[in-house]
Amino acid sequence: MERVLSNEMQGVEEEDTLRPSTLKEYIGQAQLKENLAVFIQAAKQRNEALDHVLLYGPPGLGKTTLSYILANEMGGHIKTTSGPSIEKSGDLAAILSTLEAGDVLFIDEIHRLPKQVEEVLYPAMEDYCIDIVVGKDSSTTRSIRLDLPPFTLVGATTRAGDLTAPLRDRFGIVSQLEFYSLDELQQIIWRTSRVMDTEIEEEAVLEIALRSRGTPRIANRLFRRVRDFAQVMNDGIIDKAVAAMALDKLKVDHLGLDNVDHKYLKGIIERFKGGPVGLEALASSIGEEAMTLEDVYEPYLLQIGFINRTPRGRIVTDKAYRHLGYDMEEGLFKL
Ligand SMILES: Nc1ncnc2c1ncn2[C@@H]1O[C@H](COP(=O)(O)OP(=O)(O)OP(=O)(O)O)[C@@H](O)[C@H]1O
Ligand SMILES: [Mg+2]
Repeated sequence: MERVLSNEMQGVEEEDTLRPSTLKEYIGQAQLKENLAVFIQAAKQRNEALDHVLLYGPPGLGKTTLSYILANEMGGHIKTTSGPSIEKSGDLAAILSTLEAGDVLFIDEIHRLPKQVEEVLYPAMEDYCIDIVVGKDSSTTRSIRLDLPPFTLVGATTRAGDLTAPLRDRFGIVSQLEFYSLDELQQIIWRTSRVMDTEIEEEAVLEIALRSRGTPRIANRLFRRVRDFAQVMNDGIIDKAVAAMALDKLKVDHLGLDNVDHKYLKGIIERFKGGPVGLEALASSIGEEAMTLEDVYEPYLLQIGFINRTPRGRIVTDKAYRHLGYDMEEGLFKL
């Protein structure tokens, strides 16, 4: 089965066509949008680059999309890269030297920047300059200062806690992206159906939104799969019945939980008596990576109140027991 939550770069081109390009078109994140609109207008009036922006939150909530929008609204270009792909400080210097005034440098997964690269970034962010060390041996090495045009660094991360304090402190704007409401997800699905020129009924929009885990990327992915079923079985029209049937076949339940969520919850319930259990112990017992569980799965389970994090580990709540069909009177025993 295709993992609904997988965070791979597949389907990226199609994702690009779905990206809204202005703040106005960007749905949801109202507070964040309102603030950014002010910061953008102020920076433009002063003829300065927008201050550096750190966006954090679970995958698929629109961090990359927002960084493109920031570049667009500022009238600059965007250069994109990611923490793990910049191995040496020279790689970063090469990218920085291509920037023009007002450009956005987008660094995805910024928490994974190597330490020595990060140190080159500090003066670049603070003073728009970098010091490059040239020369092969100690007698000829010297440092050359390179001035940079005013630019905006937009960093994205799923783990703000993993950022070093000096890096974090150099962002003037630090924003968390939130899960989307049902209403916002419905708007996103309507928009996607228009962009993809597909007929969809209102109830089907709701059905997909309900199972999207508050996440636009998942809403769009589910939409595409439902559209496939509708095309083959329903003359291309997405109604409630075809949507529900397709979503069931994809093994996404009524709250948008997939097989990994189920494995996670059942693992805690059946192997650890409902918890508390440490993340590592749970991960190895169900054969998943601890980091993936923490970054991709847990945020939503926390959001809907299915798990709690305690100092002694994760615990499953009554709500989750009920959703999975466990009988609470009987404690751990299934109906
Ligand atoms: N506010 C929004 N309005 C409409 N569509 C959105 C919005 N946010 C995201 N999307 C859509 O969701 C998809 C995923 O968004 P994006 O790639 O920006 O997520 P991300 O936060 O960068 O995720 P990751 O952390 O996995 O890189 C894109 O196809 C985009 O079109
Ligand atoms: Mg992204």
